[in-house]
Amino acid sequence: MAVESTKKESWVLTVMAQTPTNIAVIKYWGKRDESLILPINDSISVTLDPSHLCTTTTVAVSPSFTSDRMWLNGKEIPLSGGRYQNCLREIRSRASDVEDAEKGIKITKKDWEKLHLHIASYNNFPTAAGLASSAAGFACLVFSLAKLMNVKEDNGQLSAIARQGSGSACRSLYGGFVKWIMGKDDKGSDSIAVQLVDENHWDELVILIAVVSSRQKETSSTSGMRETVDTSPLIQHRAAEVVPKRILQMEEAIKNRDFPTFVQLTCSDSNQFHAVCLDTSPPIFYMNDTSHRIISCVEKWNRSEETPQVAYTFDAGPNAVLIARNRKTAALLLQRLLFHFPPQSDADLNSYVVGDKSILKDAGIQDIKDIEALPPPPEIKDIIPAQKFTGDVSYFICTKPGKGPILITDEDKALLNPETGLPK
Ligand SMILES: Nc1ncnc2c1ncn2[C@@H]1O[C@H](COP(=O)(O)OP(=O)(O)OP(=O)(O)O)[C@@H](O)[C@H]1O
Ligand SMILES: C[C@@](O)(CCOP(=O)(O)OP(=O)(O)O)CC(=O)O
Repeated sequence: MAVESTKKESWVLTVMAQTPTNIAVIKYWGKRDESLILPINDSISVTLDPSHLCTTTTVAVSPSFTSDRMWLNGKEIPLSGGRYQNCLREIRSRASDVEDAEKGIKITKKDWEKLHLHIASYNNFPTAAGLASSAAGFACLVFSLAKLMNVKEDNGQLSAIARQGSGSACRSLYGGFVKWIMGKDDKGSDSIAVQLVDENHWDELVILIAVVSSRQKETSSTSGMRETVDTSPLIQHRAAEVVPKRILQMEEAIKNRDFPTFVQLTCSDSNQFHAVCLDTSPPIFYMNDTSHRIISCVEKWNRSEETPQVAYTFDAGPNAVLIARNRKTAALLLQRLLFHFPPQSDADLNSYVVGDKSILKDAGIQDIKDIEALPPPPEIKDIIPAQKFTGDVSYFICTKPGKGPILITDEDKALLNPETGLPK
């Protein structure tokens, strides 16, 4: 081993990072290259606050490691899959010299080809449940390895590597609102994410996620979009005609904090994404009755007001992501949602609304009894009896637009033991 160290062969070098998840407001659905993960249209997302939803990853290198290994949420998983291999290869090829004088470690660019890695990652929210764990996960993998290996590329170039782990992951390299430019190059060099505005630009927005089901879904995004591209005539029209115009309008709406236009575009694009899923043969159903009821609730409210109050969007699953114009509307939204979707009688309010729980106080809810006492929303007062669907929502997450990846220096939080490089 060409690695120089005073404590020869015994050292472990680690880096830890935290990366947010993101939700698309103009959806990515369909690839033009399956292995490089190149999309058929641009997409735009909002990054979610990592204090509520994030991935934390510790990566380690040591001459004592005999193979690349990874642990996800405490369980060892194989790294043999093409997507992990593509990310590892791309990152390794960009590694630079690393020197840690304090620990007496010197790794040259060439050493990285032979050195093995240990990776431990933890999602603080359900994995593979339609909450974009793959987005936060691959972004964090690439970001933390890039820091460990002293990769000089900027986050835009790193996004092109994260993209090869999972398309939507490229957008998690930035905070705020982010555009994934589809690019033209066959090799994907220009298929990268760019930040449109940072998380402070539109910081009034409040995001409520209704977790409708945390079970693993039937059709993965990867196979679902492949089937759509192969069989749906509508997807061609969407990619060529609809999305390019919406991208321009959405960029303007975000720049100008134009909430009514933002709502109209976000809801229409979510609905069109689910329409192309229905247009797939055989059809793919990601939303369920609860998702449809949430859409109706929001549509009725928006239509009863002078201007729209809330946008909804659904990814490849039944969970609703609801974006309210400010805290006041978010509190009114939560009242409506809790009225229609109260928890089971034995539920604990503390685990029914998670994330930024202070929204409960704004909504005037201190305990479960306050939910029972909620009056029907005024816009449905003529519908008797008002419909309630107890237990159909598992829980709610209250969050907001958030920042991009960060390094974590607190060694106590590391997921790998700094002496052995094995999970703590
Ligand atoms: N922290 C992580 N680090 C690395 N890979 C991860 C991490 N979390 C999830 N993944 C990968 O992503 C896969 C889950 O992706 P999948 O697309 O099925 O679900 P999801 O991303 O949670 O949902 P969706 O993409 O529909 O929003 C996992 O099986 C794993 O391979
Ligand atoms: C509906 C979506 O969430 C689809 C995300 O698909 P993935 O990024 O999970 O798919 P792969 O690139 O095959 O890994 C819309 C979006 O995030 O833009």
